[in-house]
Order: sequence, then structure tokens, then C-alpha cells
Amino acid sequence: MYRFPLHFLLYTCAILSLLALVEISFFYSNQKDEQQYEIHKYSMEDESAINESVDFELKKRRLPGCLIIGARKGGTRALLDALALHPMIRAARREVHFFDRNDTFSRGIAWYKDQMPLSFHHQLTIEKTPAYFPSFVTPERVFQMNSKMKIIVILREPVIRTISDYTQVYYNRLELKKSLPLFGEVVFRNGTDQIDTDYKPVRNSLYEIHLRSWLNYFPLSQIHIVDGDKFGIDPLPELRLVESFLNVPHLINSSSLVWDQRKGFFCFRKNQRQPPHCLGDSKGRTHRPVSSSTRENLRKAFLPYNERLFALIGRRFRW
Ligand SMILES: Nc1ncnc2c1ncn2[C@@H]1O[C@H](COP(=O)(O)OS(=O)(=O)O)[C@@H](OP(=O)(O)O)[C@H]1O
Repeated sequence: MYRFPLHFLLYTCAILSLLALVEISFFYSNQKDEQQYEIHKYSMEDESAINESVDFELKKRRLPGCLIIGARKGGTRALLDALALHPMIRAARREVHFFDRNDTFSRGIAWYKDQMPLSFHHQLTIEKTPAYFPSFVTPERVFQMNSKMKIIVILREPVIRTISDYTQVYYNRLELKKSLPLFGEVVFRNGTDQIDTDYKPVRNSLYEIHLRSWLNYFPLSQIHIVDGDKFGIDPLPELRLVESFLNVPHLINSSSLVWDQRKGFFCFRKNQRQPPHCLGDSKGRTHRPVSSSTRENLRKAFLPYNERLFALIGRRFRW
């Protein structure tokens, strides 16, 4: 009787299994390539679809790779909201004040990470706390956590910024039913033309002093300065520069930035189906009245600080 040779059968099975293995691995590698291609070719419109297609397990909280450190009243919220339109950027919604306050800093890095939004590995997390910029302790703490941290500062003409800061203090005190001396009385020392550099709304405008303490830890190439005055009226060119600084593709486009006549500012929308989201009433509100002579005295007092800042950064602003 004819006997089928067993070794031949085993040999055939082995070859077939090998072929099946090659086929399976080819199929998976194709799928992976396609998935990666999807991630790279996406536009903002299909971000949610891609996120759904990627395993949810991949989403986790990550420490920020970029901080918007200030300046207070420079346009930090609008900048963060505009950057959050980018599919490769995730923004922490609230100001965390991790580095500038001892009580929060002592909670540790794990606590800080917990304050961050969920993100995929290809996304960059950004946190903004304007109090970081003038804080003496913050640059070293940030450096110790991540010496490669990307830092963004958005600067605005310092006289207007000071008035905006004072206006915020005015409304905060109003809520507590407290009054506030006139702008000229708190900004200058006892009726002189010497600015009170200890008064916070003034101090926050001495950009040169604050930037110097950051430059003790980070090279200028790691610090990107946004022109806040330009950003307020025409955000896209400034956003393009930030995208380049962050090494992400230019994906924020003009259809996401919608001018709001009533607000007098741009509002933001992630996709065409959503209504634009404008910043709250405390952003872009009418400032407290300040006489033109007080403004002029303040402008002159800021000049030497501005000049030293321009020398430090090798760039001039029109203030
Ligand atoms: N798109 C858009 N919408 C609203 N407001 C805008 C926008 N772009 C820039 N700005 C300017 O942002 C200023 C508030 O700055 P900040 O967000 O840094 O303020 S804060 O420090 O967080 O309180 C705010 O300052 P004020 O006008 O003095 O209120 C605005 O001038």
C-alpha cells in the first residue's frame, strides 16, 4: 500500500505556515504605514476621526513641552486658544501656577502632570501661566524639570499693558467692594516721574528684567517672542512663526480665525461646523481712563528698559 511520506507532509505544512506568517506581517505593516500616513496627512477637519481610529489607550497625560510664561495681559489666553486649534497641540485649560507657587510646586511633578489634558504621543502639551515670567524661582525650576522646554513670551506695548493690568486690579478690587487710587498715583512714586518698580502692574512691564532671569537658564533660541500687538489684530502671521518654533506643520488656517465686530477681536473655531468661540468679557474690555500726559511720562520711563530688552533679543518693537 502506498504510504504518504510523513516528512513530506510536515515539510509542506511548515512552508505553508511560513507563507501565512509572511502574509500576516505584510498585512500589518501595510496597516501601520497607512495609519502613520493618516496621522501625517490629516487636516484639522479630520482630527477627531483620526483620534477615534487610534487606540484610546495611547491617550495619556503628558508634561508640557512648551510653556507660555507671559506677559500678563499680553494676550496669553488668546494665543493659547489659537494654538489649541492645531491638531498636534493640546492646551491645559487653566493656569496651573505650578512653578511660581511653593504650595503647588511642593505637590510634585506627578501632580503637575495630572493637571494636563489627555494627549497622543505625537501631540505637544502647552501650559500657560503668565505669573511665570516675572517669577524669580520659576526659570530654575523649569530648567530642572526639562532643560529643553520651549518657552513663549507674548509682549505688548508696555504702557497699554500696564493700563490693562491696572484695569484688572481695579475690577478685582471692585468685586471686593474696595477702591483703588488713580493710575498716576500708584504708578509713579509720590508725585515724581520715577516709576514705582515694585508696583506689580508696572513691574510686569519691565520685560528686560524678567527675560534676563530666564536667559540665565535657557538660550535665546529656546525662547520665542510673540508680538502681542500684531497678534491681536492679525494673529495668523504670528501663529505661523509659533508653529515653526514648535516644529509643527502649518495647520492653523484663516478659516479658523473669525473677526468679531462686537468683540473687536478674533474669535476661534476648530472646524466650520462649530460657532466661533470668543474670549470672555475680561479680555478686550474698556480700560480705566488715564491722561495722555501720564501715558507719556510712563512711556518715557519705560524707554531704557525697552532699549535694554531690544539689545538683549537683537530685535526691536515699535515702543
Ligand atoms: N482674540 C482676542 N480676544 C480677546 N483678547 C485678545 C485677543 N487677542 C489679544 N487679546 C488681548 O489679550 C489681552 C488679555 O491678555 P491675557 O490673556 O494675557 O490676560 S491675562 O494675563 O491672562 O489676564 C486683552 O487685553 P485687554 O484688551 O487689555 O483686556 C486683549 O487685548
